Amino acid sequence: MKHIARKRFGQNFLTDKFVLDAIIEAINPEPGQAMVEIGPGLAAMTALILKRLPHMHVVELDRDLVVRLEKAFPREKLTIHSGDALKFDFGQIPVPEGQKLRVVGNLPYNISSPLLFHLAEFAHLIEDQHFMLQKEVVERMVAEPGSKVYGRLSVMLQWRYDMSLLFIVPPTAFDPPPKVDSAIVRMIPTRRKLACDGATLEAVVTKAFSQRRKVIRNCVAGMFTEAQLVEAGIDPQTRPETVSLEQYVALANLLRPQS
Ligand SMILES: C[S@@+](CC[C@H](N)C(=O)[O-])C[C@H]1O[C@@H](n2cnc3c(N)ncnc32)[C@H](O)[C@@H]1O
Repeated sequence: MKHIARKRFGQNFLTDKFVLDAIIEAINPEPGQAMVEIGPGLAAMTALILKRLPHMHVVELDRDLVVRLEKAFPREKLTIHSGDALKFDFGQIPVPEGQKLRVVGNLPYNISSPLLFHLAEFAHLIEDQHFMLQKEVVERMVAEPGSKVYGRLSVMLQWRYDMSLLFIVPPTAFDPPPKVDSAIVRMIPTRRKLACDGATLEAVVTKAFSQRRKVIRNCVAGMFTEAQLVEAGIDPQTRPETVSLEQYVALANLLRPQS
């Protein structure tokens, strides 16, 4: 029986074979690697990955899809975690000695930001992440200072990951087609992470970008003096979207120095 796509679960199923092949080429799964897919849906990507790997894990919220997956794949090939990826403990997935987990998914767009922040808690256990997301979200993730779309998401994710937009995918690649373009992003936890307290950085960046049109001195008034901005290498008259990750980290370290 045909599965009716559920809007509330962000279900847009990938059907374009060319796009699917391009994604699998980009991920390049190799035997022996530990892989988890978030939201396998009707298993379009899963089936292709399992041509290259003897086994993988998936996390799926829709119980009807879980039943389909159980029927379609033997347990030796697919371990199905039925539940919400936003609450899933990615640390529970066994990984071979000396390796880290690879994470992939055509993500439900309605939960993409909270899911990225949830996964960030497990960044130390993760080798890399390849996701299909709304193109506009990926553009915000990889944006550089000075760009109109550079903001909280850019700073917080660039602090943790090296990221690149690999390619854009049109709505016609899906059934049903979404209203927006999508893009594939590669995220690799950075090995040169700047030392700083994450919660403090988040508080600073949230305040800085709360009024994008104002100059940084006014945005962070009450949190930092003008002299502290200068100490962090920031022109108090500049706008929050021109301040670099390194400068936001310097500000966070003024509030909560790292030993
Ligand atoms: C955009 S569809 C992608 C389906 C499939 N991977 C594909 O490419 O055709 C998103 C998938 O994520 C599942 N999903 C939605 N919310 C979820 C959540 N919180 N945790 C885990 N899976 C979720 C949906 O049921 C659906 O299967």
